Amino acid sequence: MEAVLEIAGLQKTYRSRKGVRRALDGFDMVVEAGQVHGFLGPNGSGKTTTLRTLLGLIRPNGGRMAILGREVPEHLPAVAGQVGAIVESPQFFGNFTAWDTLSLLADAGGVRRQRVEAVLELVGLRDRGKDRVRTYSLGMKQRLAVASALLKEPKLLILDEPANGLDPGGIREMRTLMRTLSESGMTVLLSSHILGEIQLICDSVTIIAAGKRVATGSVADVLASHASSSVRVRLEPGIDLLGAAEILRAKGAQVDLGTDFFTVGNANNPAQITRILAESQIYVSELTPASADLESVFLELTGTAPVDGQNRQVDQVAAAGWGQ
Ligand SMILES: Nc1ncnc2c1ncn2[C@@H]1O[C@H](COP(=O)(O)OP(=O)(O)OP(=O)(O)O)[C@@H](O)[C@H]1O
Repeated sequence: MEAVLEIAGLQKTYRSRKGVRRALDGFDMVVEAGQVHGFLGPNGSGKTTTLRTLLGLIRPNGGRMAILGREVPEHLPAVAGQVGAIVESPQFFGNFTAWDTLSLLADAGGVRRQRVEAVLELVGLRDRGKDRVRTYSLGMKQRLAVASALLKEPKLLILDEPANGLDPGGIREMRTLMRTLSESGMTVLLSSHILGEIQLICDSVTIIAAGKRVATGSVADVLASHASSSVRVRLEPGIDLLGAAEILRAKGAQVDLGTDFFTVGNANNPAQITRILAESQIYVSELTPASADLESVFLELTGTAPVDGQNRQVDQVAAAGWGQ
């Protein structure tokens, strides 16, 4: 398959009065043609930095990037016409209508005016296209942003959090839109925190944590490769679940409490669970592999699963191994 986007060993360091912050630390990503590719990572992990670097908005400190086979930022002018992007919410003039806004952008970009009608229809704004943007809801502004990125019929569409502010119906429509675009041959790179959506929409994913890639592949492969590391534990009736969970957490396990069971997220060696609990005279009655969803895989890989009684700080990534 042809790669529409390739990033290898990307480095970005921000310098400020307070010191140096390494936002990207040798980050890699490949997006194949025709895919809807999810780009996932916790707050502050480097997603926006990656996208801004890719679009030539900030300068990397090292590594290489190519879009549609051309090295960027050197050849960005040659490929820019084939890339549509929304990175950070774009600002629109409140007194303009969506139609005015898109017509202006179409004229500036040498795009046919008929395309304005077509993109308004695509994003579901046809009937509100002649209203002023200041009367729009957050979700409607988001749809307008997507419309503006679609104007030039890009080969690669990059969307940073496109479902931000959309209602459930809007999220579902965005999902259908992504599918339609992908079926028309467009490649879509989608950053989102709505992991259920990513699991439904995307063919493949890249997960970033602390500026490094921690997983990549088809959604099915990423789920399958982590399916065995999460287990569901039931204890003998009457045993204090919370107390048992605390004992495991004290050994570094990621434990999520259910009603009459708990799930251990990073259980690479399930025998450890029975051994640690048995040492406290707590006996396991059932231990089964939990079917992984993208959210639990994400929490495990990025070390960001919530821990009761702790307020996780951004940049705080938990250690992957435990119980040693
Ligand atoms: N202009 C800047 N100056 C200094 N540090 C920055 C700057 N921009 C980003 N950073 C830092 O770089 C790291 C990565 O930030 P980035 O915005 O790329 O994360 P993100 O994955 O997009 O997060 P989010 O999900 O919250 O949008 C963070 O620690 C952030 O504070």
